[in-house]
Amino acid sequence: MTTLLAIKNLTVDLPAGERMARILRGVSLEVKAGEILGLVGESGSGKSITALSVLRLLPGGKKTAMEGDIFFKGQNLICKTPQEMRSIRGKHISMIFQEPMTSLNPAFTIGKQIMDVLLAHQKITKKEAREKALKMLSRVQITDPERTFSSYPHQLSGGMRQRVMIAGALCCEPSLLIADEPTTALDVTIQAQILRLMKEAALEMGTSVLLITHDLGVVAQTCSRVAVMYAGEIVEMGEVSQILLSPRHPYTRALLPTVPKLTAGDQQKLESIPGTVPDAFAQIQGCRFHPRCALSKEKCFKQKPIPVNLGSNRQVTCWLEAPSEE
Ligand SMILES: Nc1ncnc2c1ncn2[C@@H]1O[C@H](COP(=O)(O)OP(=O)(O)OP(=O)(O)O)[C@@H](O)[C@H]1O
Repeated sequence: MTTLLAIKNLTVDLPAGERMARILRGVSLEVKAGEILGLVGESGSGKSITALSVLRLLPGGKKTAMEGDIFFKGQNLICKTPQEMRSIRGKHISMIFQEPMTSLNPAFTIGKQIMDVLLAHQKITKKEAREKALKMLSRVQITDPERTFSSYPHQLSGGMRQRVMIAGALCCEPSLLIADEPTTALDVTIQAQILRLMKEAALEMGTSVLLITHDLGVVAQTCSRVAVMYAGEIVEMGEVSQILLSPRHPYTRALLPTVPKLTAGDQQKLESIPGTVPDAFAQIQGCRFHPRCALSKEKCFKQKPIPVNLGSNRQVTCWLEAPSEE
């Protein structure tokens, strides 16, 4: 499989009051053409900031500092001008968020909003844009596309709004869709439907997906590979089946009991990992997970671990997995 997106050694510092907070610490990951890669980790680990870096939509204005490379179809997005990025966003890379109401304009109909995306990026007539928008609405299994086309966002349920967002995000047939917690606000049954249709529509259109979630259950249902993020770093990466069946990083192992069993319904409480993700100012020597790790040894709080390649595209950043140096 060819590589569509390659983030290499990405470091991001955001202004926080008078200080700068280091949010990403050398993130490297790849999304291959036609795959769905899950990016998973607890709240505050840096998943959304990774996504916003790709779109070059980081908060913080001119003070924000970004280092590293983000290759998309071989071109480094870090070097693109704001104008070039505007033509990439929506057309080649699109994004959907947890709460569609933050992206949908309440003053315009769904149809107008999808048509506007199409007309901004494609050389087509209004009539063609209307036909395409209606086709996309039926592609995301909306049974009465005409009615939804003329509806305003507040007239739709949460699940319908998320379908509309997927239709809008995929209407220009982008190469990459970034979906940031797209189903977290929905109940469990609707969540499964939306994930399924997003996956089917994306794969059918040849769109790769970077799916951001804190939920390994969602990863299990949807993704082919997964990258596990902790405190601004990728700690483990590999095929979903490998990672879920035999996680190697103690953080991934700790996350696994948090996978909700779908049979238990939505009443099941998530277990939590003792401790919290360190804040971006925390000066932690060695591995950033060691204060919460039950297996840490002396080296873990002295030296930063380096990624270990375990073969079959699998990688883990943990001293416990490093070849013995003795
Ligand atoms: N605008 C901002 N200015 C300063 N710091 C920010 C800003 N946005 C996010 N952060 C910080 O960056 C870190 C990573 O946030 P991010 O939203 O990427 O985490 P996440 O893994 O996506 O979590 P969640 O699932 O809660 O969205 C957090 O410590 C957060 O406080």
